Formats: sequence, C-alpha cells, structure tokens
Amino acid sequence: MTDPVVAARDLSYAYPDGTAAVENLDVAIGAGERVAILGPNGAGKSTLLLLLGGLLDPDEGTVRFFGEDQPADDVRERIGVLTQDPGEYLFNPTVREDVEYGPSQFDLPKETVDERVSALADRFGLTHLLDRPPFRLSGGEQRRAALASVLSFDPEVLLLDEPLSNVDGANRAELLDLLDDLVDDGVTLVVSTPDADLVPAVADRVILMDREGAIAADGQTREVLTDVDALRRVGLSVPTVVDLFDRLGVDDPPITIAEAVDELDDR
Ligand SMILES: Nc1ncnc2c1ncn2[C@@H]1O[C@H](COP(=O)(O)OP(=O)(O)OP(=O)(O)O)[C@@H](O)[C@H]1O
Repeated sequence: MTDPVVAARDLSYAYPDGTAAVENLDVAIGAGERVAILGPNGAGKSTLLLLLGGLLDPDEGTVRFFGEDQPADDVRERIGVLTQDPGEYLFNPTVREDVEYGPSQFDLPKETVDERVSALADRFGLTHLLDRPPFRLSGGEQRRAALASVLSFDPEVLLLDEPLSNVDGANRAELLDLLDDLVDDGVTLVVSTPDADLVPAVADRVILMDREGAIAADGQTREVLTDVDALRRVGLSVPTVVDLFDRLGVDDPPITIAEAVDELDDR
C-alpha cells in the first residue's frame, strides 16, 4: 500500500446508550485507493466512516491522518465526509448557497467558488435547481446536492456513506463516472454500502464488516465478492452474477455483468 491517508489502530466506539458500534478495528486506507466498506445493516459502517473522517472521537484507539498525529480539525478541508442524511448538508435558503458553503469556509476567492459551484452543478444535473430551497428537492436530488457540497472544497479523501441510495439509474451512472474521474485525479475513495452488487463499480478493495462491528475480511474485490460463504455468514446477499455462476458450479465466477457476458461468449 502507498502511505496511508487515514490509519486507524485498535479502534472502538460505543454510543452514549452503550451500544458498541465498532470494536478493535485496524484499518489503513492508502492514497489513491478505492475501498468499499461492505456490511449488513447495523454493522458499524457509518460509525467507522465518521471515525475515519474525524467526526467522531474513538473511545479507544487512534486515527492518524496523512501519516501524522494531528487533530481532525486540522485536516477538515482535506477529507470530505458524506453522511447518510443529505439534510445535514442542506441548511441554507438555496441549493446554490449550500454548495457554496464549503469553499466559503476556507477563504477561497469568489471567482474560484463561483467556478466550482457551476462546474459541480453542471456535473450533478443541479443547474436548474440552484435557486430552489433544498427541502423542495426530491430525495435523490438532495443526495446529489449534498455530494456536490462535499466536493465543493476539493477534498483529497472522500468518505461516502451509501452515496447511491435513492439515486436513479441515469444519475447513478453519471455519479459513478464522476467518482472514476475523481479517482483518476488522485482522490482516495471510501464508500460504504450494504449492496454487494454495487461494489465492483466503486472499489478495488473490500473491507467486509460483520454484525458485531468487526472486520470479517479485507482483500481484493474479486477475492471478497466470490467468497460466498463469508458474505452469507455476515448476512449479506451475494452479488447476483456471482450467485448465478456459483449455482452453475463455476469455480471462478465473474463479478460483473461485463465479465459474465465475456464468459458466456467464450462458451
Ligand atoms: N446514535 C446512535 N445511538 C445509539 N446507537 C446507535 C446510534 N447510531 C447507530 N447506533 C448503533 O450502532 C451500531 C452501528 O450502526 P451504524 O449506523 O454504524 O451501522 P451501519 O452499518 O452503517 O448500518 P446501515 O447499513 O443500517 O446504515 C448499530 O447497532 C446501531 O443500532
């Protein structure tokens, strides 16, 4: 792995009511990696992202950012976190002001902010919605607006909690393209999801979490997604393509539709 941008050691966190969400986790994310945190509901994915983004302080263990012991507040503009609730990012009278909010916190020149806002609005299909109050957007539009506001300060690391839930097919494809572009530009991407089918589109590496908030597997996407037993053990559905070829008795099943088509063409 390249130098970790975020490295957590022996991380444990329990909510104030005593619910243990993650326990004794060791996670290091290398610069430029594309990582999925995959696990069933309640596994602790959201909690782990908040800890890795410095938005929660661990009860035990440490999180180092960019190879240094430094407070999370010092790296705020370098790490963008999209939580599951888009409403947390949309609190201004208009979508435009919400998307401007991030860069306005970091003393950027007005022209830079305006350029970023219009480029992001264009990319996210938000241009016609910029002057609307965010609460008048649909759920999927709100998620896109929230992601645009996170990207507006140009973070080096993106921690996205289920960014594609509630987003329709066309916008999903557009968002996946955008995430690919960001990774090409060197951004480190960590995406949480309970949906194994989504993983090949967003990650080369998968951290599989179990219901107890522990890591059940950490490996290459192909290796983890074809470990049918491990996925079922943590309570997840196996990716549809993997399931189909596994039932057909294929040893090394394809993990994407494109691979499945190649496999079938070869027969
Ligand atoms: N604010 C809270 N107070 C108490 N317990 C909480 C709180 N938020 C989450 N939990 C509990 O912590 C554990 C981990 O929750 P978390 O939201 O991190 O899981 P998740 O994997 O992101 O789930 P999902 O896929 O449903 O979003 C669960 O048992 C959950 O019930």
